[in-house]
Amino acid sequence: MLQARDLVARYGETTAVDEVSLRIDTGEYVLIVGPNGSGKTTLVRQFNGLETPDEGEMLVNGRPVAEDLVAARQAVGMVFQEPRDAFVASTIGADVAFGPRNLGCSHSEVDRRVEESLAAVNLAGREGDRIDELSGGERERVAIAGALAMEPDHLVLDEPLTGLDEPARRAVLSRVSALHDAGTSIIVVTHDLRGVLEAADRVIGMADGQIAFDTDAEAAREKLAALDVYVPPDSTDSTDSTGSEQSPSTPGPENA
Ligand SMILES: Nc1ncnc2c1ncn2[C@@H]1O[C@H](COP(=O)(O)OP(=O)(O)OP(=O)(O)O)[C@@H](O)[C@H]1O
Repeated sequence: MLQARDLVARYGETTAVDEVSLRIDTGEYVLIVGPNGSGKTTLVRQFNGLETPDEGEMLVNGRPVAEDLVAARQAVGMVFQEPRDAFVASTIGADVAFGPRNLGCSHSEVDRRVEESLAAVNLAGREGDRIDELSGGERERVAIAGALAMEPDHLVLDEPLTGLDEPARRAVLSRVSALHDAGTSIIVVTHDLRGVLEAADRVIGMADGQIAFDTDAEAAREKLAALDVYVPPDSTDSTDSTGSEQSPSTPGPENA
């Protein structure tokens, strides 16, 4: 369980998170939306102590993050967009293996996790590739695989899909849904609702550092469809088994 109690986070004069209280139960799939600068990233960085609150408290699985940062980091996996500095090894395999090895997993368990995580991001068999020779989208996928390999209780994805091509995006979302089915909480921060709004149980909207709404996803889907900013996927329109491009379920900003 993730619980924020009256969290306040400031950068100088800017209050990025303004007295937010929130509880996400283990196993929920939560989408966090809101305009640029509304405090989404600052809020989720509190979830595993990447940033400490100026006021209030963050608890992970009932325990204050400040009391046991290591436990919080193990319980809450986090992936950000453009994780340039997030790598600890020079090759894909060594980087993804680092986390589970640090957790004390056996060799065979590390190998299993690396293999499964790389397959989940369409990088199967690429263990030996050098990270500094990868494209931005490939690096993003390595970062996601690293978080998946930790098999955290709660997985936070902050705009991690933006730079991915459609097959990779769908592979990641499919693995994320499988983790959700297996009991992992999923928290996705995104402006791109495709494939995420359909999967989510709950949608939290942020504005000016505060929670503007917190609703079940079905109600959000209905509301957004009524506003013509969301088109529910049509089975006749869905992707075929060859993985060809699927038409977006949300119009781009130019159409919104
Ligand atoms: N490192 C920082 N230093 C100073 N101000 C910051 C910093 N990070 C965020 N802010 C400010 O805090 C506020 C909230 O930013 P935050 O990145 O959390 O919002 P966001 O909703 O995630 O935005 P986006 O959708 O653009 O990622 C903004 O006013 C932003 O300018």
